[in-house]
Formats: sequence, C-alpha cells, structure tokens
Amino acid sequence: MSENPPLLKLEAISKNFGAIEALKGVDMEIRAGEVVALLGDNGAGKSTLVKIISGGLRPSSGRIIMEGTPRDFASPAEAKAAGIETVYQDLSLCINADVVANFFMGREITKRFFGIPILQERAMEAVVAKALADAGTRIPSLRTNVEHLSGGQRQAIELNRFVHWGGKLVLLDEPFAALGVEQTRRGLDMIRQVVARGIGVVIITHIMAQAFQVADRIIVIRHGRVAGDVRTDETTPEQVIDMITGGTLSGAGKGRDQGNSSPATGERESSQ
Ligand SMILES: Nc1ncnc2c1ncn2[C@@H]1O[C@H](COP(=O)(O)OP(=O)(O)OP(=O)(O)O)[C@@H](O)[C@H]1O
Repeated sequence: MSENPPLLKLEAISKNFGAIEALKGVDMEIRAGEVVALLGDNGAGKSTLVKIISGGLRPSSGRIIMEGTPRDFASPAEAKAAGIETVYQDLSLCINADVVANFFMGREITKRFFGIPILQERAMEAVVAKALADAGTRIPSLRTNVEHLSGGQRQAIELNRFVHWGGKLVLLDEPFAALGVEQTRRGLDMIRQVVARGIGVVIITHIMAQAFQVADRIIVIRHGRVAGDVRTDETTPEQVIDMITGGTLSGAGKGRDQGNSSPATGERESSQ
C-alpha cells in the first residue's frame, strides 16, 4: 500500500477556555476512506475538538497537519476551502429552494447572453441527477423544495454535495438525533457510500450501536484526552464504555477481557 500521509493528523492539540482545559494534548489521525466515531461523556471535549478541526476554534497549542502540510485555520471558511466541513443537519440547506439550487448554491452554471448571466437549469439538473445516482441516493424530484424532503433525504443532499465539490473530511455532530430508526439506518448506509469515494468522516454520536455500525475506528475522549483509539472490529461495546467512564461502570477497569455483566452496554446508548 502507498505511504500517503494521513488526511488529517492532530499533534498535541490543547485548548483552554480561561482556567478550563477542554483539551489536553490530543493526538489522532484520520485517513481518507475511513469513518471515525468520536465518543465521550458530556463535557469530554468532543465538540471543542471538532470545532478546532473545522476552523471554528483555534487550538491553544498543538499542530493540525492536513495531507502532510501544517495548517492553521482562522475560520470555518478557511477549513472549508481546504476541504474540511461540519455538516449540521438542515442548517446548511436553504429550505425554500429546490434540490438543484441547494446543490449548487453559489456555484451555479451560467452562460452569458449579451453580458447577462443566465442559469443553465438543464445542465445543473443533469449534474445533480448524476451525482445522486452515482451515490445511490434517490430523491423523488430534484425540483422539490427541500422543506418537503425528509431529514434523511436532506442529509443525503448535504453529504453528496460535500463530496461532489471536492470535500475531503466531513464532520458530523450527532447527525441522526432527529431521525427515526429507518432513516438512521439509511443515513448510516449513506455514510459508508460516501466514504467509499475516498473522503474521511468523523462522526460524534452518543449511540454506541451507531458507532459500531458505521465506524472503522472509535476514538474516545475523556476529560480532554484520548482515552482510547481502537478499531471497531477489535473491540467491544463493554471496552468502549470502560474507556468513556474510566472503567468505573464495569468494575476496576482491569477485567476488560470478560465483558461479563457491564451494566451500561447498550442501555444508555440503545437506539430508539
Ligand atoms: N466557549 C467555551 N467557554 C468555556 N468553556 C467551554 C467552552 N466550550 C466548551 N467549554 C468547556 O470545555 C469542556 C469540553 O466541552 P465540549 O463541549 O467540547 O464537550 P463535549 O464532549 O462536546 O460535550 P457534549 O457531549 O455535552 O456536547 C467542557 O468543560 C465545557 O464546559
């Protein structure tokens, strides 16, 4: 296999808010074609980390290295220009515009007639139809206003748009919080489809089952540090719960091999 540098590498990232040390020396890597689930208790530092990656916050210290090059994003717009974006459900779509308009948003195809730019609706429609078809996403009509689409369909549009315009790393913060069971399942499938196209995905979720279903790797943040960085096929929900809680829920934190009667497994996290 090639020795490409990771899509994103964080080195000793720390973040202080006054006296609060939200992150304390976080190291991690995310590779293209990989889904990483970020888990951790409330206040562990997940959102702070995601904001640092996506340019919403600057670290107090540490380095962000993207594809081998150190980066210092001063704003979400700068991170976005580099191909890193947080997709917040619904927030980035214009509800009273149709699918095609949302897909292009600021990148419309126009032709000039006597100096006046004219939208090339047919050409734009064809681009969107192909992008969605390639991703296996079905939307009844591309001319439907987004307000009439389901939460899952909206997510599909956002993710496909991200990939289509050259996005490299997408950050999803609790992307299925408002979705039902079936839509969530489709959303998880869709994440696997977009990641197969060579992007990286970081998903924050409180639902353990989702992490195991969609992620290649789970990174646990606890009290601002990386408490675990494991492949999902080499760990168990019990072990991950131990990492999240510091081993306080399943005994002394030593008996991870047994996975016997960990009380928390799946309960707190069980999907709807
Ligand atoms: N803007 C801020 N000013 C001061 N403290 C902050 C700020 N943002 C986060 N913190 C603190 O930093 C710590 C980490 O918070 P963060 O929101 O990153 O955790 P989280 O893991 O995302 O939690 P949750 O799952 O509850 O969203 C917390 O102690 C929080 O109170």
